[in-house]
Amino acid sequence: MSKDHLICDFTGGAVGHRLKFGGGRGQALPKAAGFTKGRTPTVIDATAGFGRDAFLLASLGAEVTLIERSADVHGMLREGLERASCAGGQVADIVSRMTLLFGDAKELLPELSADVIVVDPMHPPRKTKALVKKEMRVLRQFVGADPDAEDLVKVALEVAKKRVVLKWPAKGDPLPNIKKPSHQLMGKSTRYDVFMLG
Ligand SMILES: C[S@@+](CC[C@H](N)C(=O)[O-])C[C@H]1O[C@@H](n2cnc3c(N)ncnc32)[C@H](O)[C@@H]1O
Repeated sequence: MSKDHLICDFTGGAVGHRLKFGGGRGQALPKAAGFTKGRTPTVIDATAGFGRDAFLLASLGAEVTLIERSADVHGMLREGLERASCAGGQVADIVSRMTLLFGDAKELLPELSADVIVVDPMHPPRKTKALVKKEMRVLRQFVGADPDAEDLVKVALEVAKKRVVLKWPAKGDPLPNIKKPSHQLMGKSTRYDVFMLG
């Protein structure tokens, strides 16, 4: 598969649709991250990928630092952010709150600070035959699996000021050697394990 398949588009399609009709702070991720009517936390997205989750949180007013360790994915994301910035209007305003870093979050996180750290590693292969969304299948071709997800969550738990949110398959086994989450938000195929700190 060529790099042409890796496309990051913040200006239309599914991202634009979610921006218009997505449900704002009532969506599972902002809820899990502690967004309320009067509270907008600072966020680090330690596993940036296509930047969709980070874009959603930035669209709600948060300053979001994104970390991506795959050079291919980081390049795609950088170009997507540049295009969005040039597009002007609301999308440019949103991406102005997004700062992209290149590197392994396990190493970069201890130098950073945020209220909330979101961790969304590549999910383990499904036990059912249900197909994973096309974009995640594309991403898997480039980055493979994330076997160090457990270590990343451990670092995130050391660094976050208020909470860590782990995005994981709804029926996925918990990561080994990680304490039980404070609570969970369940979606159809995804769940959010929330670890409250402090
Ligand atoms: C499932 S995708 C994230 C999708 C993202 N939440 C979105 O909304 O598009 C996981 C991404 O995290 C990256 N990643 C995994 N572990 C990482 C780490 N320790 N440091 C930096 N990036 C990491 C992978 O390279 C991959 O691009």
